[in-house]
Amino acid sequence: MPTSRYDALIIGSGQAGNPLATALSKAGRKVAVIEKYLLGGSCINYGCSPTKALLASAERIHHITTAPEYGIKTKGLEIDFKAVVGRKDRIIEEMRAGVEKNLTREATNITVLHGHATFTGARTLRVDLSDGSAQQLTAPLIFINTGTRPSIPSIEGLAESGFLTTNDLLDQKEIPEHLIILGGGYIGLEFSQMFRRFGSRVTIIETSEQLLEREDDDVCAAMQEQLESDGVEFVLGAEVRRVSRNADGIYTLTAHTSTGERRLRGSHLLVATGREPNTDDLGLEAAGIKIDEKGYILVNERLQTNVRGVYALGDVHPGPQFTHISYDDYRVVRDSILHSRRRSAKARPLPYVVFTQPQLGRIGLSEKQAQEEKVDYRVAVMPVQYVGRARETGHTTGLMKVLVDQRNRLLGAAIFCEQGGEIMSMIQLAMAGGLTCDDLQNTVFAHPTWAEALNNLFAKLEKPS
Ligand SMILES: Cc1cc2nc3c(=O)[nH]c(=O)nc-3n(C[C@H](O)[C@H](O)[C@H](O)COP(=O)(O)OP(=O)(O)OC[C@H]3O[C@@H](n4cnc5c(N)ncnc54)[C@H](O)[C@@H]3O)c2cc1C
Ligand SMILES: NC(=O)c1ccc[n+]([C@@H]2O[C@H](COP(=O)([O-])OP(=O)(O)OC[C@H]3O[C@@H](n4cnc5c(N)ncnc54)[C@H](O)[C@@H]3O)[C@@H](O)[C@H]2O)c1
Repeated sequence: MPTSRYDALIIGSGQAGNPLATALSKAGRKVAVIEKYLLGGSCINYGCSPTKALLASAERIHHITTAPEYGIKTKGLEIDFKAVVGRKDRIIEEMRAGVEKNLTREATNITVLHGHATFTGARTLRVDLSDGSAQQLTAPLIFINTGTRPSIPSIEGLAESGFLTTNDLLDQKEIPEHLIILGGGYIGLEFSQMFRRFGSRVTIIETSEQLLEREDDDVCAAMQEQLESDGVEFVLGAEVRRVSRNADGIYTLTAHTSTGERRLRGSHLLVATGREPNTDDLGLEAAGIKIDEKGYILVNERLQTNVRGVYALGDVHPGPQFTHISYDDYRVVRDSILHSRRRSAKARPLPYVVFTQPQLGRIGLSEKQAQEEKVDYRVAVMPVQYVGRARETGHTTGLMKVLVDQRNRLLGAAIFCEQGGEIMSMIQLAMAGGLTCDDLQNTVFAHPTWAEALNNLFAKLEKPS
């Protein structure tokens, strides 16, 4: 098999690989991007964008069903689910076309190969192309950006019964009658509210005693309360031991809980119990690349693997799995390779948002983390109903919680309110700029904005009890 030579090979068209290909190509490097499925990876095709597009339709339904509270009478509501899915498809097709344009028509030095890449040595890849042919490629730099896939728990009868992953549910043609969701993490929560608002009965089964285990108890309780008021049912602290499906397609899940065995029936089953890395079929052994016990690729703060010239970016290395983190991995590698600038992937802020309504925006330390790390902190919690904007717009559910240190510097925040992600981002900027809570308390924000809440939020700063 002939070998094609490049300056850099990028495996996976993910959130780091795509901008990296463009940057390297603009710097005159000859690059090949190898993608086995869809350009744009999971975020665009079956992750962030499709879920947020569907959530926007679900939120629109909520606006209509709550319209009478605002003095507006509506005459019935009909969901054209095909059109809902069609809208989502159009959005992601446009996004994917944008990625394709950047990688092909706009770039002269990039070759896109549609196929599966495997290492055959430390500097060589074999690509099994989708047309059935194969190629051998070599380069001094190889970037692995192969992402993750759903991790499926080993439960008696689960594989035989069949189940949905988020990829399947995003392309569902009909609204499930009763959707059971295994896992109360980010995916479970976002999909639960989405399908509840589309009209499904929704039950979340979660092994932990609380949702979003890493978050503070009061924040999780507020999230659960909100979703329960939407009509989502929860079975927490439950271990599903058996799954079966009858001839009519109805699932029965047998779960062990602290109050005894429970049987739950539903028409559809979504498994959202976390992710596992796409590394098992990469031939990493041929290159001698080290992985951890879960298969994630081990990297240093500059995202270098133990093999010289080979980097791993995005969800495929251990750490938080978010698009903005994968994108920042691109910056780390770009600066190191193209600008000889040191940039660390370890010491960076970690903002994230759960896109339920209201949103949960998080940055910095939670109270739980502050206690674990024995940080001397003060905390302020303000129910959202105290905020003028909340009352005016009718979005009074939620809370704002911030932690500050003894010098009034901001340590972290959990903002659970309408546009919570945007308010959290303001706090993130304040943290980055070294502002104290006094600065925010004394800043003149326009009235009546959500941001104005930052004037009052710190009034009740207290030492933890
Ligand atoms: C339902 C859902 C919702 C999400 N929502 C959000 C959100 O709101 N905000 C957020 O920040 N994050 C969200 N995420 C997480 C986010 O999608 C990922 O963190 C992000 O896409 C980073 O991915 P990546 O760059 O590591 O690679 P990916 O985007 O996963 O791309 C990896 C690519 O590699 C390809 N590939 C794998 N193996 C090979 C191989 N051997 N050869 C060739 N190609 C290969 C795959 O086909 C894939 O296209 C969500 C995830 C899911 C599943
Ligand atoms: N808004 C966002 O930023 C967003 C949205 C969706 C996904 N994501 C990313 O995707 C990743 C994957 O999301 P996820 O929700 O699948 O994972 P997750 O790790 O966030 O949550 C998985 C949940 O499933 C539970 N669980 C595990 N095994 C179980 C079992 N057998 N039965 C019942 N519950 C079980 C876990 O306790 C956990 O609460 C996240 O880590 C996140 O980084 C981000």
